[in-house]
Amino acid sequence: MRRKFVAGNWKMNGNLAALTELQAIAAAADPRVDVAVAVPATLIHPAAQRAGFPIGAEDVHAADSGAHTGCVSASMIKEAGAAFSIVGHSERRQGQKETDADVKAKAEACHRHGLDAILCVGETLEQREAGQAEQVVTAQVRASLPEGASGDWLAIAYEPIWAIGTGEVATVADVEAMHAAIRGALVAALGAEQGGAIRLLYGGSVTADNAAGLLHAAEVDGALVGGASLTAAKFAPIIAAAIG
Ligand SMILES: O=C(CO)COP(=O)(O)O
Repeated sequence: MRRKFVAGNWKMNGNLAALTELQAIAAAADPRVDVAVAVPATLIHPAAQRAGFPIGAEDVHAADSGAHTGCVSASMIKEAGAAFSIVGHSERRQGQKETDADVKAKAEACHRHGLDAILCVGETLEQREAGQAEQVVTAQVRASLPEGASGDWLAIAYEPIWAIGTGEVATVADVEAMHAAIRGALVAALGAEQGGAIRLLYGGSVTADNAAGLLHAAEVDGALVGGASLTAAKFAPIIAAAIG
């Protein structure tokens, strides 16, 4: 039985003052749900000291160290107090031209340094309208799946790009169909036991209003929440929706 997992992604938002929200989120946490929040790199250390639940990064560099000005390695993220990192978010795949191979290497860097990883995949609106969504996303899963992939440290977040920050949420039926396809790809790659143990999160305009339906859909083990993770008032009801 996979435990529900509700993760926040603050993206390039937040500051020291906003960390009080993490304490309020901690107060809403429930032993039946795993809760985690990824924050900007500068906030990891103070957030990890205050949150009382796992804090993560939003990206890591694939290399352990070296001449990569402006980048941060998985070991640095770990030392700052992070427990996990997001890798392969579509905002980085698009904005920083990250490829599946880059994402795979970043997930492997996380694992090398004892960080869990949330690996993101998702299709564009054009790809969905062309009937290619499942093909595109399962190809991303296969090509970005790290060596040693296991439910002990890896989760996959399906985030349709057209649903991110738009208020346009995917239907439960579309999410179930995509998660079933991703599960199939994982089982084919890793076998039934390992492939069946990796948690699948949905992300894209998740709010308190739509969370219950999404979080209890078939093959949905949790959510990756952007805008609605920035305040406890919006995030706590999503955590509550994951229970029961
Ligand atoms: O990109 C997301 C989480 O990683 C989703 O963002 P929103 O919840 O703001 O749509």
